[in-house]
Amino acid sequence: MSVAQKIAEIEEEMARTQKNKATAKHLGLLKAKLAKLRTELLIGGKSGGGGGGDGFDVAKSGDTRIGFVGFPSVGKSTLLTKLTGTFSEAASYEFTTLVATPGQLHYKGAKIQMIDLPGIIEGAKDGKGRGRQVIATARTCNMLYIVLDASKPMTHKKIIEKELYGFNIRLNAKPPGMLVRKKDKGGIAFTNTMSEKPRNLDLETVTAILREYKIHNCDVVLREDCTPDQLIDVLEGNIVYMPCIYVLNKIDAITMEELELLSQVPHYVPISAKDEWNFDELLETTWSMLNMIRIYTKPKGQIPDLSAPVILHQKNPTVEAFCMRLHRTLAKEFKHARVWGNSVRHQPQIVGLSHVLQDEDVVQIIKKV
Ligand SMILES: Nc1nc2c(ncn2[C@@H]2O[C@H](COP(=O)(O)OP(=O)(O)OP(=O)(O)O)[C@@H](O)[C@H]2O)c(=O)[nH]1
Ligand SMILES: [K+]
Ligand SMILES: [Mg+2]
Repeated sequence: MSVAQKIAEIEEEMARTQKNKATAKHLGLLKAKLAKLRTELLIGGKSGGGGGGDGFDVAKSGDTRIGFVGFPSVGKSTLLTKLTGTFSEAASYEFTTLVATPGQLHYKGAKIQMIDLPGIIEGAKDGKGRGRQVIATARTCNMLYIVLDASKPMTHKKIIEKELYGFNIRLNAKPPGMLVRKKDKGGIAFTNTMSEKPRNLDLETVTAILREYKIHNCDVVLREDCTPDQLIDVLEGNIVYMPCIYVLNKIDAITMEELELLSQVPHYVPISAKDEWNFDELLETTWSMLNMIRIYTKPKGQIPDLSAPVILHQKNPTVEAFCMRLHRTLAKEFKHARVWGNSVRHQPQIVGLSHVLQDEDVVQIIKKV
C-alpha cells in the first residue's frame, strides 16, 4: 500500500468514528499516525509521483516573500503582473502557469518578493499535478495570498486550506502554547497552568499520542487549551506558521449583494485584479499582517537614508536584533546606540542592546574603540 493510500484509509476511519469522550484517545492515535504518514510524504519517503518534497527553485530576494496559491484561473498571474509589473502570462484556460514566477513590489521602503505559482487542485499534496512542488514552495514564504474567484463556490477555500494543512502549513495561527519536554525516566506527566480545566486533552489521550511517537518519559505542560492536533504538531516539529490573506478576486463579476455575503470571511480582501480595485486595502492589510518594522540607519555626521530602511520582522525588535540583522559580529563591538523616533523620549537618546525599537526609528550605532 502506498503512503497516500494509507493516509486515505486512516482519513476514512476517522470520518467513520464518532467524536466523544470514549473515542478521544483512539482518534488522537489515528491523528498521530496520519501526521507521521504526511511527514513521510513531505520529506519524500517512499511515495510515488509528485516531484518529491522539493519546491521550485526561486532565489530569495528582498525583505520578505509572499506566495500566491489558488485553484487554476482564479487570477494569480493577472495579480502578479498588475502588482509587480513583472509579466506572468494569463489566459482563460486552466494551468496557464507551469512554473513559479517571481516579481518584486516596493512598498513603504520594503522590497516584497511575490511569487506567482501554478494552480492547485484537490489532492495536490498527495501528488496530483505540480501540487506538491507548489505547496513546498509555499512553505518557503513569509506570507500567502490564497487567491479565490469570487464567482466560484466558497468550498474552494476549504479545499486549499486542507491541502496546505496536509503539508504542515498552519494559516494565521501561532505555535501552540504548550511545552513538551522529553526526559530519561519518570513516565509521562501532564500538567496544566491555565486557570480552567483543559477541554481537549487528558492524560490518557496525551499518553496514547506520545506512545505512537515512542515517547515514554515526558513532561507536557499546557499554557493554553491545546488540541490533540496541536500536540501532534509540536511532536512533528516541522510545522510552518504563516499569515495568510484570502484575496477574493474578480469582484467586478459579482453583484453588491453577493459581495456583502462574502465579506463575512475573516482575513479576506476583495479585489479585482483586472480593474485594479482595492489594491490599497490589500497592501495595507499585507503590511500590517507581515509585522515588518522599518529602521533607518544614520552614519556619523550624515543624514539618515530614508529611502533604504533595514527591515525587521519581529513585533518588538531590540537594538540587538537590529545589530544582528546588519552584521553577525556587530553586537560584540557595540558600545551604545543613539536613537531618534517614537521609541525614545529624548531625541536622540542613548540606549543599550535591550532597548525595544519602533517602526521608523533612526539608529546610530557607536562601536567600542
Ligand atoms: N473578470 C475578471 N477576470 C479576471 C480577473 N483577473 C483575472 N481574470 C481572468 O481570469 C482568467 C485567468 O487569469 P490568470 O491570471 O491566468 O489566472 P491564474 O490563477 O494565474 O491561472 P493558472 O495559471 O492557470 O492557474 C483570465 O482570462 C483573466 O483575464 C478579474 O479581476 N476579473
Ligand atoms: K489561467
Ligand atoms: Mg497563472
